Amino acid sequence: MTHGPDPDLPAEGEGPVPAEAAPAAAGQRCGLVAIVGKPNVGKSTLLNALVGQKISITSRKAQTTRHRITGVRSEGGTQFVFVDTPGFQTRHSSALNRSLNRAVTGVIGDVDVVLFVVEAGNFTLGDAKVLGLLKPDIPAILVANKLDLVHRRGELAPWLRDMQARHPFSEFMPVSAKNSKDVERLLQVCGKYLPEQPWFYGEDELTDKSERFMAGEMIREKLFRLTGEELPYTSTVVVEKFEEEPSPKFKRMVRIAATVVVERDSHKAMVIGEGGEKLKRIGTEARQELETLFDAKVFLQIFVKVRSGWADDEARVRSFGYE
Ligand SMILES: Nc1nc2c(ncn2[C@@H]2O[C@H](COP(=O)(O)OP(=O)(O)OP(=O)(O)O)[C@@H](O)[C@H]2O)c(=O)[nH]1
Repeated sequence: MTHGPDPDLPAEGEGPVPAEAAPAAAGQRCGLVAIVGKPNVGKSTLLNALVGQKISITSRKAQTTRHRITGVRSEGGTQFVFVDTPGFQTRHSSALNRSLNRAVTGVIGDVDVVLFVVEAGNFTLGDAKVLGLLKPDIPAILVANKLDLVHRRGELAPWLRDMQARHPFSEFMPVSAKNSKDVERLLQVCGKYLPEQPWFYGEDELTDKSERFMAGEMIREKLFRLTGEELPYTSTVVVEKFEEEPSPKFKRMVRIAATVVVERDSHKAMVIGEGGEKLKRIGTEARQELETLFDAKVFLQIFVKVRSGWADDEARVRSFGYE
């Protein structure tokens, strides 16, 4: 199977350096790895650990991963191109969820190996629905995550046998995404399934998402972290402006304007907080991290808008870039 970098993603001047940049040394391996699983099983945590740097967004709140995120890890002769997918939605079927499900199905059919993530010892209807999407001809590794939460390891044996009966998994890997030894072991195993072919990306590239995209993700992470469990996951962040400006004072200066779109006035109040205190904190924390990430002075403005029922509006979902 041969793959190139996704032709849809990079816009002019902000995408990955094309594959030609990497020397095609003999014995190089490279391939696509999809990380799938129901919401909250630890896909983003695992992706971050596998890539070795924070590029995906994790949150205690389920269903925050809406975008397909590709991380790249080059280790020894092998380059892993990771594809994270949105949590597979089963409970609601609004336009937003249909769009998310299409993204998951598309990703799974076109990779070299799938990491099917579940919580060790558990298997629910939500897991079964994601498992049902796996293609029989693509190797799948069962990643039994959150092993640290399993106190009686002996009880895992019958569970593993049960999982074996459910799908012809190529490997069984009980791990904790928070344990670096486990993560390295998983990486090794995963490498065996990648074909011998030249690397797709230059050695230092970690992500093929643009800085504009990263800005939106960062604001979204702060939004969910600082508002806690109260804010519905249908709230989203749209980056309206992302401009680099010349500055006599700073070597790089970036001006960003973003809008947090919520469904109700009460959600707007939650985001703004008393006397604007919550929104200010979201802005400050996001700005500080973006300055480090971009190595630039960042000016960040965040607005909050109420757009009732947007999750049910197919056209609007597309205009926010979730297709
Ligand atoms: N104890 C423990 N917690 C973990 C482990 N891996 C992830 N978590 C926690 O599980 C929660 C969900 O992790 P995420 O990585 O956001 O899960 P996800 O599958 O990407 O979730 P969605 O974005 O909703 O699809 C977070 O609170 C993580 O800290 C693990 O190995 N052990």
